[in-house]
Amino acid sequence: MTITSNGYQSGFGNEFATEAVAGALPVGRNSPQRVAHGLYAEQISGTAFTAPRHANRRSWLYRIRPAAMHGGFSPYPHPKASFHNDFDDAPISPDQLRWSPLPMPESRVDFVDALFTMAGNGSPAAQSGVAIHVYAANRDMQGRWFYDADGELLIVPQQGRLHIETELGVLDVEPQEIAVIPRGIRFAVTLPDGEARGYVCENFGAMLRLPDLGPIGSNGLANPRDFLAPNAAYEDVDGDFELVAKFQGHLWRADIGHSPIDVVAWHGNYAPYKYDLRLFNTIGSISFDHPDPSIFLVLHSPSDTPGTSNMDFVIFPPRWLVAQDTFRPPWFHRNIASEFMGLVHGAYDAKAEGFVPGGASLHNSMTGHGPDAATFEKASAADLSKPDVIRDTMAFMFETRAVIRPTKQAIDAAHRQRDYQACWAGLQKHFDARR
Ligand SMILES: O=C(O)Cc1cc(O)ccc1O
Ligand SMILES: [Fe+2]
Repeated sequence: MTITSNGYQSGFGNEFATEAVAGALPVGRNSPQRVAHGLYAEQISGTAFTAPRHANRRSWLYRIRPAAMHGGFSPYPHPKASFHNDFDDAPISPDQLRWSPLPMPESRVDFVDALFTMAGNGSPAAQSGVAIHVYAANRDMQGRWFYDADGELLIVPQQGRLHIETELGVLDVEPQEIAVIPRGIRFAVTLPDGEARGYVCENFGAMLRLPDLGPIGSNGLANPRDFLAPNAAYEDVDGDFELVAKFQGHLWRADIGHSPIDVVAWHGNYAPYKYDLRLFNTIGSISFDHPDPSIFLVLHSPSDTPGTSNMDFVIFPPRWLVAQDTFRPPWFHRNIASEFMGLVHGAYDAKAEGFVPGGASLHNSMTGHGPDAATFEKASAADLSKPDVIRDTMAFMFETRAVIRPTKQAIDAAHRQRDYQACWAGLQKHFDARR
C-alpha cells in the first residue's frame, strides 16, 4: 500500500480543484444527487461556517467511503505514553533549557508512536496554544492512519525524508522543507530513508497563515506561490486496519475496514501543504543594527489580540550580514514572548557550541538569553569592513504569547543538557568607567 505523489498545485490557501479519475469532480455544485463513479460527497470545514470569507476554509471530498465508516473508538495505548498534552500546573522554573537530539529508538517505532511531547501551552479545549513534540522514528506506519482533531500539525523534518499519504494526496518532504496537516485530515507517514527525526508543532489555535508584509511591500518572506498542496491520489484497499485519533488531548483507536486514503477528487481551500524553507526571501538590515526576529516570520497563528500571535513560526536561514558598527549576531535579550528553538541543519549564529541539529532550546518569557560567550567574543572583535555570509544553516523558532511549559518527561530526559547555563558563564566583565 504505497501511493506515489500525483504532483502538486501551488499557492497558499488557494481554491484548489483536483481529480485522480476524469470526471470525478462535480461541476457547478458540491453535492449532486449521485456523484460520478459512485463516489460519496463529504465536506470538511476547518473554520466556522460563518467565518469571514478571507479566513474561511473548507474542502469537498469525493471518496469511496465516507469518513463515518469505522468501528467504535477505545483508548489507544501509546507504547511510550510520550505523546500527550499534559503541561500540568506544577510550577515551572524560569531556567534556560536545552536538549541534545532525541536518540533513535532501539526497537522499531513509527511516526505516531515516536512522538515525544516536549512542551506546550493552552489546550485543545480552549482552542488556543500549542504542543511541541519531537520524533525519532524508524518504521513505516503500516495499515494504520492518524488524525489530530485537536490541532493542525506543522512538521519540521530534521533528518530523513517523510512520505506522507493524506486523504487529499501525497506530500513528500525532506529536511529544510515543512509540511502542514490540517486538523482532522487522516494520514500515514512512511520513511524512505529508513529512519527520520524532526519536530512537530501542534497548533490548537487559529490556522496558520502568511503574515501581512506592511512596508516590506507585496513580495518577500515566504511567497504564496511556493506553498504546494497535493493533487488527489487514492487507493482502493479493503482490510483489517486501524485508525488512531487524537481528541481532546488523548489518543484513541478504532478498527477500520478500508484505507481512508480513498478520496478520488477534491476541491476547496482546506488542504495539507508543504513549503521549502530554502525559498524564503530573507529581509535584513543593510545599514546598522540587528532587527527583531519578526523579519524571519514564515507563518503565524494569530490570537484574538492583533499583532500578538498564538504562535509564530520563524526561521533563521542562510543570509548575508552587512550591518556596520553593529554586533551582528542576535543580541542579549528578554522577551514577553516565549521561544522554543530547533536546528534543522548546520550551526546557529548565536551559539558556537552545544546547539546541534536535532537539538532544542527553550527560553521562556523574560528569561535572559542570547549569544554564548564564544560567540560574543568573536562577534565583538569581527572585522566589519567586509560582509559576513552565514551558509549551511537552518534554525527555527516556535514563538508563543503564552509561556511554554516543558513536560515532566522533557525535564527528566537523559538528553537534557543540565549544564546549559554554563555557556554564558565565561562572559567577562569589561566595564571600566575611566575608558
Ligand atoms: O536566538 C534567539 O533567542 C532567537 C532570536 C534571534 C534574534 O535574531 C533576535 C531575537 C531572538 O529572540
Ligand atoms: Fe530569543
